[in-house]
Amino acid sequence: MSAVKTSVARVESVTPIVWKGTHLALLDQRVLPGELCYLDCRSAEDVAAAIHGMAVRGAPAIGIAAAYGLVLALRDNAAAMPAAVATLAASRPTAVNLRWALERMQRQWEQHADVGLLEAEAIRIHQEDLAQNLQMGAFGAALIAPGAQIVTHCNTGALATGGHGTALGVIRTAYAQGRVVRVYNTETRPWLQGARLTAWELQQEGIPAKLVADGAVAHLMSREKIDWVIVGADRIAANGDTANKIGTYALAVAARRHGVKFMVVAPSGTFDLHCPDGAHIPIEERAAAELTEFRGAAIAPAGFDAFNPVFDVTPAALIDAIVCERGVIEKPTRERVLPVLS
Ligand SMILES: CSC[C@H]1O[C@H](OP(=O)(O)O)[C@H](O)[C@@H]1O
Repeated sequence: MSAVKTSVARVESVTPIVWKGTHLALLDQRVLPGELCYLDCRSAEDVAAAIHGMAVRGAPAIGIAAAYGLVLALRDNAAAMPAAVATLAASRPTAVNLRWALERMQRQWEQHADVGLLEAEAIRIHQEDLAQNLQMGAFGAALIAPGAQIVTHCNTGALATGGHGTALGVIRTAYAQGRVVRVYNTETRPWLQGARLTAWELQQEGIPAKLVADGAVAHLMSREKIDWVIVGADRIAANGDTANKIGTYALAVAARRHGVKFMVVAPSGTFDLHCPDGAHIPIEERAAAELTEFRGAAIAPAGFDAFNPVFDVTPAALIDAIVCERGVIEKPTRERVLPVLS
């Protein structure tokens, strides 16, 4: 894997995932917004390292990158599918889009065993994601009455997907329709996807926004009229329980306390109907150093331990609507999820 750095450009001209035919160029999101650096991935191992290392992140983006990772593997070795799937599947455990994309690519290979058709399937997954996000943007924006103030968490925009975004895609569409007055986006410790990535996307689009500390949102809700909390998802169980970036559950509790509506936005590839409820969703825990240090500089005393789960589960009972490209599921339950997603 090699790195290619250029000057920082407007987000519209920046695509986080670029299939070059000979290799995959991934925008290194660890150094945004200060640097624009693409990592050239030439194997499934390179792509898996970029996913695990958070160079590429966001549930849909992870699935798209993994699909191209399989093309890189099979192009070099027609017998590489099992090992390449295992390497990519192990890169991060929570976002089910990764498994969904790998399984779709495996089905393609079982049917045709043709690298050209496998490449075309990866490109379709990428293009379909953008189309799904635009559809979800329309569905979600229609739920937002004009004059809305919105809280959003983590990064769910063009940087986390095939374009436009999921939750941030709804915000983009709603703003374009004149429905959004202001966005409050959380910092999203410890990787600061909100402070670094969502703030950059919102600024590039000229959407009025203010950054808030993760711990400040309940206070904000007690002082300001917030209409919606709108978030993405990494895995949605059959009953609507939703795994998303750590801190989402606390936002849902605060939202319910303050009469703020709670929307989850995710494509159908984020639903795991084999998973009956949130208790069965694997929650990724990452290194203590991601909390006790910042960019290599110590924050906590040397040797201090940390508990660093990077996702949590919001019970369906705290969710007012789940928006996917097939429609809106109001007050999600198993009985309401299955007819839409099966
Ligand atoms: C549309 S992105 C979905 C989801 O992915 C993010 O997690 P990470 O940045 O760790 O990959 C976050 O949970 C987003 O809501």
